[in-house]
Amino acid sequence: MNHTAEQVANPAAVTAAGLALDHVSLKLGDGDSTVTALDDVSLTVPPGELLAVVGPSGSGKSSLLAVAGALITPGSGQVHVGGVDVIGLSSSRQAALRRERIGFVFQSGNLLPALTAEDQLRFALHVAGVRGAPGREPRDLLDQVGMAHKARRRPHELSGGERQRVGIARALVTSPALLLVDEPTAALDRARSHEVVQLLAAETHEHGVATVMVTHDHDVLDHCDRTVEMEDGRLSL
Ligand SMILES: Nc1ncnc2c1ncn2[C@@H]1O[C@H](COP(=O)(O)OP(=O)(O)OP(=O)(O)O)[C@@H](O)[C@H]1O
Repeated sequence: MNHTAEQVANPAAVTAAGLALDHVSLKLGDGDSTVTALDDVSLTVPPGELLAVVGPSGSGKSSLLAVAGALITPGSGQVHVGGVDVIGLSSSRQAALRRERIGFVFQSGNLLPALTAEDQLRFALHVAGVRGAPGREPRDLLDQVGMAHKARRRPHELSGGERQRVGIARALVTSPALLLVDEPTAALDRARSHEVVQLLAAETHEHGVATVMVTHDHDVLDHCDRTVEMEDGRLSL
């Protein structure tokens, strides 16, 4: 997906939806051990784009996800999610934004051990306070990710790839504007890795989600619309 020169130069032009980071810097640690985790990062991810973020260990990829997910407030710069100015929000409003507008997918699926696949999704809807629209129907969504037949299974009864599918469905059930995905294929074999990233691409495109996926897995980049690289806290577009 291409952007006009104006959109690249001025992320505010496309903040109506998706993700926009504008000149974001973040320092971590204190005293002598301060590290510049993000160094003047500007990035726009429009709805319907799957963006891959690659780069060496310690380059700032997790920091980028944490700032985009309203988990850490940067020292300077602007962050917009779904058109909302994240930095201007109180911490309780940031928490509501995370529950309602942002989906998180982690390496291991991070499912709750006691809940069935279907209840993972129902619980996420409950926590977000979404009743009916704009949330998605859990059964339909499990069907779309190929897990309807295992809707009543608990995580320990599922394979790694199946858990990852349920984790993706759970992240999407609230119809988020932004999906943040951290190393989704780290625990999967090659075939399952392709399936999971293909699924992420399909959901991103069909439901107009802005998706940012951090990965070390260069095999799956072909499924992504765009790849950016981080190095020493800086982003090369
Ligand atoms: N809580 C912290 N306090 C101080 N420095 C930190 C903290 N968390 C991360 N850092 C440093 O910030 C920089 C960016 O770290 P970050 O975790 O964002 O990198 P990463 O690209 O996600 O790495 P990896 O691929 O290993 O997960 C690194 O130099 C790291 O050591």
